[in-house]
Amino acid sequence: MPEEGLAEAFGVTEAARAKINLALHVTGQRADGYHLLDMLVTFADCGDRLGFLPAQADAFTLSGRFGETLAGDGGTNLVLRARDLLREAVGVLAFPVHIHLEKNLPVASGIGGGSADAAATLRGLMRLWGMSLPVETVAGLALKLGADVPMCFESRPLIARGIGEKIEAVPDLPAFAMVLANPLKGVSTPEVFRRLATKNNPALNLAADLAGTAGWLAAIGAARNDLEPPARELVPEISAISAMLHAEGALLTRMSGSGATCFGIFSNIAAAQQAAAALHDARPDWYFQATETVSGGM
Ligand SMILES: C[C@@](CO)(OP(=O)(O)O)[C@H](O)COP(=O)(O)OP(=O)(O)OC[C@H]1O[C@@H](n2ccc(N)nc2=O)[C@H](O)[C@@H]1O
Ligand SMILES: Nc1ncnc2c1ncn2[C@@H]1O[C@H](COP(=O)(O)OP(=O)(O)O)[C@@H](O)[C@H]1O
Repeated sequence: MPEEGLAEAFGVTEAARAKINLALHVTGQRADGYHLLDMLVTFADCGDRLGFLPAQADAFTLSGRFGETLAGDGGTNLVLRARDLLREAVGVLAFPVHIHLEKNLPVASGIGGGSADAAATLRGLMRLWGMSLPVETVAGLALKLGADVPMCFESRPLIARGIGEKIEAVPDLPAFAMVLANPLKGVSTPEVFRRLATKNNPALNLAADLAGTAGWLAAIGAARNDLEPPARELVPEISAISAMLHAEGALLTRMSGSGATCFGIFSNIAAAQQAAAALHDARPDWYFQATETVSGGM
């Protein structure tokens, strides 16, 4: 991801990559209400950026297209929650820090911006404060911040089960050229889960020997996002945006997470960029971003 100025000003920088749920099957529900999921997840070469700098007192600043959206959220930003949780775990080593968040991803959009920011804060502050914690300790802190935070901490292709905390790397997943598309209508994740008609859907069953982009595309195409029907009820623009991606030549389109962001997979990055430009011309008030996802081999 391009550094865009943060690198010079802040000694430690971290990328918070957009999370893409290539498939999301809801397979059950726990006694505490959280849903059991089977997810195939990858990460995009675009997202938010964070900078970390030692300071006299803690500070938090925002920039980027969607920075304003989060400006009035007091102490509730996931970046600050991650900072405070990590500080509690490490004690005196945790000197004051100025954190800057360049907010490029739309908020409440199913691509895990807040979760990726929280995960990047854990990574960045461990570097700034010069510490390494046991993997299980970091995983525990991440999960306290949200179900998606452990996988955003990994930021590489993976299958996640449980509520998102049981993670298995997928080293064979290829990179994809994509357009991310969002009508800039925030979606409430709990509301989408509440509207699910069926909680016990068939599990995600991927063949063990999937190979090449065509093989993976066919397997992803046969999978689902079970949250897409209830999200489409809440935000009818999801159907329109999905149709627009198809019309621009996407090989496969699907909604990510609880929406409303949809992704379209294209044959190459030039085709994705061309489609994003055409879509932007049609709806300059919406969000369209061409990107490549990371491959399992990275
Ligand atoms: C749906 C997913 C798929 O990746 O992504 P997003 O749409 O948020 O990007 C995630 O599971 C979202 O994870 P995250 O956004 O971290 O969720 P949390 O803050 O832990 O939970 C928010 C709320 O969503 C519901 N929730 C979340 C995760 C889960 N496995 N079951 C649930 O029922 C619960 O109502 C919970 O109170
Ligand atoms: N750094 C952050 N970025 C985005 N949203 C945040 C952040 N901190 C707190 N939030 C809150 O978390 C909620 C979910 O946001 P987000 O992570 O963008 O959703 P999603 O996982 O659906 O993409 C929003 O309602 C927002 O107000």
